[in-house]
This record gives sequence, structure tokens and C-alpha cells, in this order.
Amino acid sequence: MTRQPAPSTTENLNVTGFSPLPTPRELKNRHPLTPEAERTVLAGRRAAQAILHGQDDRLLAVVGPCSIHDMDQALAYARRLAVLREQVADRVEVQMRVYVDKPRTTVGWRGFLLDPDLSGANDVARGLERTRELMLRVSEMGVPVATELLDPFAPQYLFDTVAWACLGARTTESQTHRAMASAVSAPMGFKNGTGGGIRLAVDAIVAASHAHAFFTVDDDGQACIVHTRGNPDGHVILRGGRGGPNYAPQFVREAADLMSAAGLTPAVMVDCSHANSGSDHTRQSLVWRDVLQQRQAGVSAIRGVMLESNEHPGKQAIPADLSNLRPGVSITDACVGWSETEALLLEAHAALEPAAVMR
Ligand SMILES: O=C[C@H](O)[C@H](O)COP(=O)(O)O
Ligand SMILES: C=C(OP(=O)(O)O)C(=O)O
Repeated sequence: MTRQPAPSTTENLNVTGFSPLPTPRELKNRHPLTPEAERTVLAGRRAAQAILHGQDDRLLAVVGPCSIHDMDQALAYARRLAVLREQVADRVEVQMRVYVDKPRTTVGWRGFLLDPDLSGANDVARGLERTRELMLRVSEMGVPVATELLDPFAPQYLFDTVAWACLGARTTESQTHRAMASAVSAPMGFKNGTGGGIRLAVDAIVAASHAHAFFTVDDDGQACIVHTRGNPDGHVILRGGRGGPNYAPQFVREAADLMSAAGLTPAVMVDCSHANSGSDHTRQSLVWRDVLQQRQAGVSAIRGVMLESNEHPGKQAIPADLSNLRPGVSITDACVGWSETEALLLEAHAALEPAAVMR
């Protein structure tokens, strides 16, 4: 039940209500991490860590919808990805984008976690429940879950199921998010800023690798300060910026040099979408192929690639009547469809050397 704020002359003047949530422990008790899911999370983290630190020569590929908006469609996608993941596993480590918390440039639908009914009702309690179920079921299929870290208390409810996470272009420079990233148990990617700044992503990696203290809630919902150790597995994600794409070799070199100068192992992921594709999904394949060429030319700093992919290509606006939603089509950024996803992953497999895994 949403509670109205108590009358006050100085606070809550712009607040319309408070809706309670279960505690993280209550949610985890209802949907515990199963042994199958745990195995996938741990193996996915280990694989990503080994790739990022140069102990595994495979390419880390974070592939999946720009945003999840339907549980059944997400599970159907994960089922297909599980098969393809096995086919390419000796050269490519595929993890699935399960993005449920969307940052927006101004306003817009905020994702399955915040608004699972796509209605503007923001039933976050239901969003949390459904998201935890989804992340568990995807992990139980053997597909590691990759997601964006955005809302400050969400990780406490969900991140035991997450193999890889990232800060988006709009939050990489945020102190709060850097401190949150320092607590995350999974490897973390840091996107360059929307302006294109790469240095701020490297600054974020350095910041998140250190100990921090920040406000959050513990598993019992008790407000607390969490003291962190720092995340040692940060890497840069090049996603392009206002000046255009930044996946060309000189930008990869810039990111790698900035990382080296900061005492970090150079590790770069290229995002084929966003400003690298000009948000045109038909251009994601150009970026993907360029990444493969750079790898073939020996650019070892490129450790990963990201693809926005869905069952069907393109995107759609959320219709007033939700029964008109086309299944398997993105409602945020345009994605490549399944057949192109399959072709691009098989192309990567053919182009890459058999890897020396976990030397
Ligand atoms: O990945 C998704 C979008 O690029 C990001 O959430 C911003 O979306 P918007 O510019 O449509 O608000
Ligand atoms: C929001 C995203 O990207 P960016 O932060 O690069 O805009 C995303 O990957 O979903």
C-alpha cells in the first residue's frame, strides 16, 4: 500500500507517496540461488576475469536485448542463446544482456525492474520479483547474466545472480555509482561518457578499484554504510560519443594507453551499438567485423564486444494498447535480429584463433 507523506513545510514537498518493498532477504528466500544458477554465475565471472586479465584468449561477447520487457520472450531468447553459446564456446564466451534498469536521456520507460507492466504504474515490488526469477532461470540454463548497475539498492536484491555488470555512459562519472561498483563481486565494464570522454571511464575504473563507504540497505533492509574492498576487474567499454564512433584502432589505443598509465591491465570492450552504430542497428555488424579484424591484426587490448540483439530486428514504440506490441522486438534501442546474431557469432568463431583457455 502506498503511504502518503506526512504533512511538512520543509520536506517531501515533491513526493506523492512511499511504497514498501520486501527486504532483500525476503526476496532471496522466496527465490534462492539454486546450485545450477550458482555454477553459471561463478563460471561466468571466472571466464570474464580470465579474459580481461589476459589468461584466456577468447573474446567476451555480451549479447542480448537493449532491454527486457517480457519474461517469456526473454527466456525464449536465452534458450536459443544457450545453444549458440555452446557452439562457439572454445573461442567466444557469450553472456546475455539482461538489462532491466534503463537510464534515459530525458524521460521514458525505465525498464522491467521499475515498470514491469509497461503501464507507468512503477510496480517495483513486482519488477524485483520477476527480475530475480528471470535472472535465476537464465542462469539455470547455463547462460551467464550481464546487466547494468543503476538503481542504488537493486544490487542487494539481484547481484548474486549476475556474472558481469557495467556502468552506463550516463553514470560512469557518478561518485555514487563508482562507489557501488567497488562493492560488486562481478567484473565491471565502464562505458565512456556520452560526450565520448574515455579518460572518465579509466578514472572510474581506478576509483572503483579502491575501497569506499556508501549508504545502502543490508539484506534485512536495515539502513547502513557498506564498507567495500574495491573491484579489481574494471575495463573500458567504447560506445562512441557526441563526436561519433570510437571503435577505430586509435581509440582502442587511447583507452589501452590510459589504462596502462593508470597501472591497469589494458582491457577494452567495444559496444557495437549506441553512438558506435549511430543507433542504427543495421550498422552494428560493421563495428562487429571491425573488432574481429582488429583482433586478427593482433590488437590484444580488445577483450570484449557488445551486441544489442533481439528475436526480431529494429524497435517499436510502446503502443497505447499493449496487445499491439510486436513480440521479440525492442521497445528501447533498435537491435539486430536472431538470424544476424547467429551469423555474427559464427563469423566471430570462424575468424578467431582457437584460444589458449586459462593458461
Ligand atoms: O540503451 C538504451 C538507451 O540508449 C539509453 O537507455 C538512453 O535512451 P534514450 O536516449 O532513448 O532515453
Ligand atoms: C544504456 C546503454 O548504453 P549507454 O550507457 O552506452 O548509453 C545500454 O547499453 O543499454
